[in-house]
Amino acid sequence: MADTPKPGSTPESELGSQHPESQRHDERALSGNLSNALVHENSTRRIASGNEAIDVLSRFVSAIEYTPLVAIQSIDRTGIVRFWNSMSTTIYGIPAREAIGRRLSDLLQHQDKEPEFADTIDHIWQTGQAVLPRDWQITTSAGANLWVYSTMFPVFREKKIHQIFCMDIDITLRKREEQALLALGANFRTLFDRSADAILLIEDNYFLEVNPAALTLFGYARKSDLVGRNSNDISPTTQPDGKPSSEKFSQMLELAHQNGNYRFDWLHVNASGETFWTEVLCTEIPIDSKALLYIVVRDIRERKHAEQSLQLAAQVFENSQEGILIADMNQRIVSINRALSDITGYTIDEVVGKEPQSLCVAMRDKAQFKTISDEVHAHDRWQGELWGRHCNGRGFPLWLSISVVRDSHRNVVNYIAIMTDISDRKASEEQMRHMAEHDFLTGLPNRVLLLDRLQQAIAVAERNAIKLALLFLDLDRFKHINDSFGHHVGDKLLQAIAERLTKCVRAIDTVSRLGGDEFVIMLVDVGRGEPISHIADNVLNAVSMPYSIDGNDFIITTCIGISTYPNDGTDMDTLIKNADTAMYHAKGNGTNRYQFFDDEMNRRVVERTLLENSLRSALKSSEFVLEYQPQMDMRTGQIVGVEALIRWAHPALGLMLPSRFIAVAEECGLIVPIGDWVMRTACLQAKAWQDNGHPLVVSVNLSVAQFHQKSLLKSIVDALQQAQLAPQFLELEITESILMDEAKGGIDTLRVLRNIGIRLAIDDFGTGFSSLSYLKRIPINKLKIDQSFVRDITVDPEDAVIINAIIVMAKSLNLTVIAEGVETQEQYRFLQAHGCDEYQGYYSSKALTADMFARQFLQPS
Ligand SMILES: Nc1nc2c(ncn2[C@@H]2O[C@@H]3COP(=O)(O)O[C@H]4[C@@H](O)[C@H](n5cnc6c(=O)[nH]c(N)nc65)O[C@@H]4COP(=O)(O)O[C@H]3[C@H]2O)c(=O)[nH]1
Repeated sequence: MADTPKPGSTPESELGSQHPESQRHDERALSGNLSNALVHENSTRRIASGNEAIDVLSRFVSAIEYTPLVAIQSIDRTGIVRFWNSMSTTIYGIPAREAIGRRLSDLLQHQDKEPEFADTIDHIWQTGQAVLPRDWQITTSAGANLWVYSTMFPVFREKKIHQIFCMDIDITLRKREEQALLALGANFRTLFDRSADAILLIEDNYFLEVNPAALTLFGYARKSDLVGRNSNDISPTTQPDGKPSSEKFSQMLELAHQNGNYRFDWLHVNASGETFWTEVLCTEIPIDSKALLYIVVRDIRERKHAEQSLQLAAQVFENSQEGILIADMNQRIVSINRALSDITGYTIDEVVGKEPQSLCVAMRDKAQFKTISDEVHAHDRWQGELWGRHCNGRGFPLWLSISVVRDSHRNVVNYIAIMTDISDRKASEEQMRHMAEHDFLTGLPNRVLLLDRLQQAIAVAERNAIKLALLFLDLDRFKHINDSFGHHVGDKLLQAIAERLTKCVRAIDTVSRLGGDEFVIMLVDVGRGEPISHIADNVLNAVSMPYSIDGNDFIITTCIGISTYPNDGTDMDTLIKNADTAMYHAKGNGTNRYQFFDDEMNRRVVERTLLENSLRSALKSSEFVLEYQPQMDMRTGQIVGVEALIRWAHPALGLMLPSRFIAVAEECGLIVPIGDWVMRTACLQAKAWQDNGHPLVVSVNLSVAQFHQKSLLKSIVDALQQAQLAPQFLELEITESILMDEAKGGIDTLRVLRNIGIRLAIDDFGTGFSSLSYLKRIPINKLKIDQSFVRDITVDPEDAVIINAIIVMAKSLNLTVIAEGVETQEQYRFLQAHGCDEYQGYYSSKALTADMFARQFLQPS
């Protein structure tokens, strides 16, 4: 007797299209996945995330909601209905919105078995075990009277029973047919032979008779294959609960014996050894004073599979970490799971029957809701980020995936939404973003964020015709603080400066650190507030206030270069470059100052770039030449040496003096190959003059950058060897700054040079910081008094005193003293009178080409 779906229920064929054979295989595979997922919570989270989860749930929800024949309900511990599928509505005649939230006992009465039903439910709550399925006669609150075959099982949440699910199959029709047949006294034999259900007659545990349907079900050809055998022959050794089949089957027969009949699920095995689920109805019939039993066996593989899927789906639904909402075709909430309650703060009672948008603040925005709704209906799914609101008013970011479940006619039957609170993910994304855009040391915006804000600020300024300003700061002598006090003090100083800078500007402005000791301040809309110069003054004052860090007190200053939009540039790169250029000029003029960018600077920058480019090719093109200036003995008036001075015969700009290009060559590193060339050329020239009978010492200037080259010694020795000039005919002019760089091993290098026999002179003496103690430790031969002292020697008494002091000091250290820039007879006489040994200057001669020098000073005597 087949159960016939009630009118209005989903027809078998319709469902068939949702569960074709291939899809059943899929679902079996999925059941496996889900079983694993239930064991491992993390897997559940993974499966329940994104599209895969929504697909799984769509199918399961569809299965739960629209499964044919099976009415599914769930109740909580207080007996209140929490879930009510459409088949429940169909067979009990009570819509979900009326059932959910009410007590199950108010909806369905189990006639005179009410206490027994209550005990059964109670047993599940107590033991956590499912109970054996059985028949119940039910009267509904809607007045219907029916028989159902019921399975009940618990669903757990956090290891505690959370709800009990009941799955009922309507067997009213079959009951009525049975009763009708009995009432009619139908021929039992006919019934036996024609039944679509397998029927086996049992006497003393052995099969006495079997019908054709039983042979088909168990896969035997002849009656004799089964008659005389017992249930052990068509059962596996054990049932799925682990109990031996023989023992358990005897218990079932005993129950049938006690009750008159008994219905139970049983795992059978057919002739091919394949196991399959059956539903067995065992009835005692007294025939010829013998107590025979007949069992009706029905194949319930499909139903069992559906039950297992449903059970898993229910557990996935309940235990998912993601919030799940199911709405009906009218977009009314049918159910929400625990996670969704946790996320939104709403209980299921508060939302069932309402529209889903009541849960999500963003969906209340009509325009946004329409966009999402259109998308859902066009593509059957939508996912994106929205702003949710907890029932307590707290807003939070959420990720929402919506999917449509359709029947075989493409009609919408359900909407499923999976909601994830992404506050944590957002917070960590925000933290990552913050780290990527901020300087780790000071917490200020870094270059990335500065450029981003600058780009936006330029766009706004352009639209509104307003001005911007960029202040490029570079601290004065910060390296000195780092070197002297250590990096930890340097770091704290940068933090303190960052704090002060932030206080100098408005909240809408940006203070950023580009790295090292460079900061950039972006002032927006500068036309309206304080003049930029006032802000720059404030910054200078703030930075230059004393600091006290780790017991060290010091003062530091900064130089600022300022560029403005649109005057000094209309794009980011130009504005930053020009502010940098202006800062560079400010530095060139001293410390603790600011400098606005102007076009003249730009011109100089362009000129410098051109210069640098042509410098690179000048060596190859042999554009450098050396000129020579004599150094004279003051007592004898004889020439004792010569200084080699470089000139650049630029093809376009003419002859250029070193002041135009040496600094550029030093900055771009070209001074090293240029210095090599000077050394080699000067040595060759000195040797040539020596070979002509004029053994002069040639002086060559050595830059700081050259001095710190690892290959310095080698290139000097190579130059001497190449020219075959003895070392004592080469003098190197070094500046006082080299002496100060003791940490870099400068003095060691000087000692090596001196040991080779090369002479050493300190150039521009008096302008640096050399102290007596240094001079005593360094193996130099000569002090060269800077021409700035010589210039005013006869008019400025202070210069006269300094020169005198230098000469006295040099004498006490046994050093030769030479004065440079001697132009007049007065200067010459003063120096001579005060004991200066040698001089160099226009008074004797300007620097001359080698030929002219030889003609004027090296005539054969
Ligand atoms: N007003 C005035 N000036 C006088 C007088 N006598 C000499 N001078 C100038 O004073 C400078 C002396 O050179 P310096 O102090 O070594 O100063 C040099 C030196 O520091 C640097 N320099 C020159 N040649 C080289 C070189 O081959 N290598 C390096 N690294 N630097 C060089 O360029 C600086 C400038 O060189 P120059 O322009 O040739 O200028 C030379 C010279 O022409 C005088 O009586 N009055």
